[in-house]
Amino acid sequence: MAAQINPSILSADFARLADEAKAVEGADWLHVDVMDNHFVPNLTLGVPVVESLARATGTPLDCHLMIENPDRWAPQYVEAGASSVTFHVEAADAPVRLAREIRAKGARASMALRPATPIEPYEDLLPELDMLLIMTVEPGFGGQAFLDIMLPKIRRTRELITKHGLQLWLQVDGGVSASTIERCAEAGADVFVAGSAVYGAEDPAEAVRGLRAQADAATAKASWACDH
Ligand SMILES: O=C(CO)[C@@H](O)[C@H](O)COP(=O)(O)O
Ligand SMILES: [Co+2]
Repeated sequence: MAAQINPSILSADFARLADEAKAVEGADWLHVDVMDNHFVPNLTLGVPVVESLARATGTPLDCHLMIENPDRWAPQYVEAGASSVTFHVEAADAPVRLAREIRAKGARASMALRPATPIEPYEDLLPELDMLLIMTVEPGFGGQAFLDIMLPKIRRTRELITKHGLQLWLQVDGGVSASTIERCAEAGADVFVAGSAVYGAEDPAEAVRGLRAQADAATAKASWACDH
């Protein structure tokens, strides 16, 4: 699979969301960070804005819920038009039930891990998911520095995906840029969220193409991708 680049609308101008979504047409997904000021110390947008964005763009929406009680709210984001919904395992009461509900409603189900949350306790849950998100910054804000210490977790997760023969996508989010994306791809990521690296660029669509080319080149050389 070619590397997928998901620009994060968090780094866009919130007064011009429809135009900002159009500025990255050609991206694989549009990443929408939902923050509730409880799970993380920041507040962004909710269901009505996702509904409007879904109408405004043909790019599928990848909703990253950084909220308490995702068991209650995540299904509403599917109804609002999200094609992929990510909940944080640290916040979910019943991650398996929630993943099944998201899938049953017709979206891809994805689970996120904060930097301090290990993957190993969740190995048995992986077949229930369409994507796993490894945070490469503490969630809450765009523009933070990439945490290199997450690379071993990306590698170990890729090994688990290979071991179980899963089709699961492995997403990284936080500090992904031209200077860090190759390390992420080499370690095993195949879906890349980029906020400031895309919306901070003079030409966001060109930034998406550049990141994708870098990730594809690094993946082609990576041992995890050559093995199968
Ligand atoms: O979920 C988050 C932050 O919590 C991200 O999606 C950020 O929006 C990524 O922004 P950059 O680190 O790429 O600037
Ligand atoms: Co995010």
